[in-house]
Amino acid sequence: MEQRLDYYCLVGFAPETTSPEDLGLLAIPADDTALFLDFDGTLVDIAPTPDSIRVGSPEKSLLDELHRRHNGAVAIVSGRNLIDLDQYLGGFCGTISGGHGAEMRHASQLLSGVSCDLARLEHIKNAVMEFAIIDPRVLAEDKRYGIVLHYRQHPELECKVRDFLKSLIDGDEEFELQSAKMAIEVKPKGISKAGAIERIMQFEEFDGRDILFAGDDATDESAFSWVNEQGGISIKIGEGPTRAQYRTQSPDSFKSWLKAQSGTARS
Ligand SMILES: O=P(O)(O)OC[C@H]1O[C@H](O[C@H]2O[C@H](CO)[C@@H](O)[C@H](O)[C@H]2O)[C@H](O)[C@@H](O)[C@@H]1O
Repeated sequence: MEQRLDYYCLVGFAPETTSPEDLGLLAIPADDTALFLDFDGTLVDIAPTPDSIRVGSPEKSLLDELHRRHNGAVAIVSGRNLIDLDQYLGGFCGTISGGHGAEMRHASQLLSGVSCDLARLEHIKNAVMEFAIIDPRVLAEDKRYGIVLHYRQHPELECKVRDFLKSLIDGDEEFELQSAKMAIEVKPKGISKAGAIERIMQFEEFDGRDILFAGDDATDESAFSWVNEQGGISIKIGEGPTRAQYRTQSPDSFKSWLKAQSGTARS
């Protein structure tokens, strides 16, 4: 029980939240809805390592089609580095937020990122890298504004990883932990996907629109809460406790639902 509480504390939300309805019950969103889409586990299947995901032309075509149909009000909101997202989604000209809101690209322009103590971050990164060298069963993923320890290959290491990272940033005023699927990340405090979406909603193409956000992970829960508060639609991909209002089984079922927008009469 103690460990569960610890987990929920890290994740930042309690499990007794909502009982999401089946996504199939949700009417196709109107073209004037602003779409916010998470990347890993939402648009692409979860893979054994961060680098082994598969992003094909169907995903890129779908995004282009949505971007056209929603008049530019489509954004990717991900924990990944912006530069990596740009490479995977080469050619996507919509808005992208990377690093859980730490980085932003809009209208082909890089906007200012989060401000944090980069020297302190470097120190944290070095310690985390060293941990992964000493115990190669875990994988360190270096990010522009953070660092992740992945334990997907050895789930039994979750406690060891968490304990190490907790001790590393114990009492730190600038950095905090963020749990994800089989991974724990150190990131700057104060950034979140909720904050990223709120910022993007101020851009002209998004301003005043209804909001839809889809995600799959604990990293998406802040955004589900914020979107719910705004009267928007929140969609959880896959299993697990969530605050989202709707749920669908997998990235494939979610993409099929998105594709079904084609040719459907909308307001
Ligand atoms: O916000 P997202 O777009 O969902 O990104 C969250 C993290 O995704 C990646 O890690 C996750 O996906 C990997 C590939 O499927 C998987 O191996 C790993 O276990 C997952 O945690 C990415 O590596 C992280 O940087 C993102 O923060």
